[in-house]
Amino acid sequence: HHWGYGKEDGPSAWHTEYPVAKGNRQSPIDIIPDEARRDSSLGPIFLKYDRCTSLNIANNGHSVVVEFNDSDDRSVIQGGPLDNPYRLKQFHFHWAEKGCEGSEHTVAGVGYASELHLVHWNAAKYKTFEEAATAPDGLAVLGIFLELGDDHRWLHMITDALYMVKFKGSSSDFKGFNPKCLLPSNLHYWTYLGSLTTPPLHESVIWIVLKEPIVVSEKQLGMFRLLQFSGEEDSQRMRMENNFRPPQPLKERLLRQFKQ
Ligand SMILES: C[C@@H](NC(=O)c1ccc(Cl)c(S(N)(=O)=O)c1)c1ccccc1O
Ligand SMILES: [Zn+2]
Repeated sequence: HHWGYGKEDGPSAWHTEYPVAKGNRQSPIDIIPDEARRDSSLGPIFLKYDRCTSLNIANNGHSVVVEFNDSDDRSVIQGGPLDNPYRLKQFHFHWAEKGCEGSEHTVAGVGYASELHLVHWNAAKYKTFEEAATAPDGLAVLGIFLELGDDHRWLHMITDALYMVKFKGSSSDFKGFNPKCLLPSNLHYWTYLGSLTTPPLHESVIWIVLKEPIVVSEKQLGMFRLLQFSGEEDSQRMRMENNFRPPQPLKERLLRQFKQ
């Protein structure tokens, strides 16, 4: 019996198999801008995705994920709250069903249509992603909100490939994609210490959530809902939607920000 996003196996049930779900640094959170503290020690973040190292696109039964070659520091995030470069491992999305709010973080109680997560790991300190994923400073995730409006000029490169990974367990080559094209113009951010938002919910993530959303169209976002949670042979079809965890208690954590 695996975890999911349904009534029986969804976020409110995860604590039974993953007790850390009720921990002190769980993600996502509701970001309250007025409570975010400026910190002079916080500088800008730098994203070096130039020589793109994308490998494949896959349906892992929970989301659609684009994986990267992380054998060296070609694609990294650095600066901001980070003490050293963190290597890009994968990115994936979270979304809802038509018309609802599908982001994981919310801003003053308001959600966005979707949220993109670029997952990086601290290869300077840990030997593997798996080891880093269980360390308190092991992962750094760049969160980018998606809001509805005009077509995003580059997102079609991903939505055009979704038909190849409709079912759980499918994957396909996806070379030469540079995620720099998915960034907003402004890299001002909020940052706090949190966790994976999916099981195993390890409390190993330094979250960096960009303030400026990117704009995608309802048509483009609708393409994600063609994906299935289920495998090709599974008797009942399960449309992949509402794969987001709701905000968790902030508890004793400090939320910091870089710039207005
Ligand atoms: C759904 C997928 N989760 C991740 O890959 C994932 C990994 C790291 C982070 Cl930091 C995040 S997140 N959402 O916090 O950015 C999500 C998953 C989880 C467990 C087993 C298989 C599997 O495919
Ligand atoms: Zn995620």
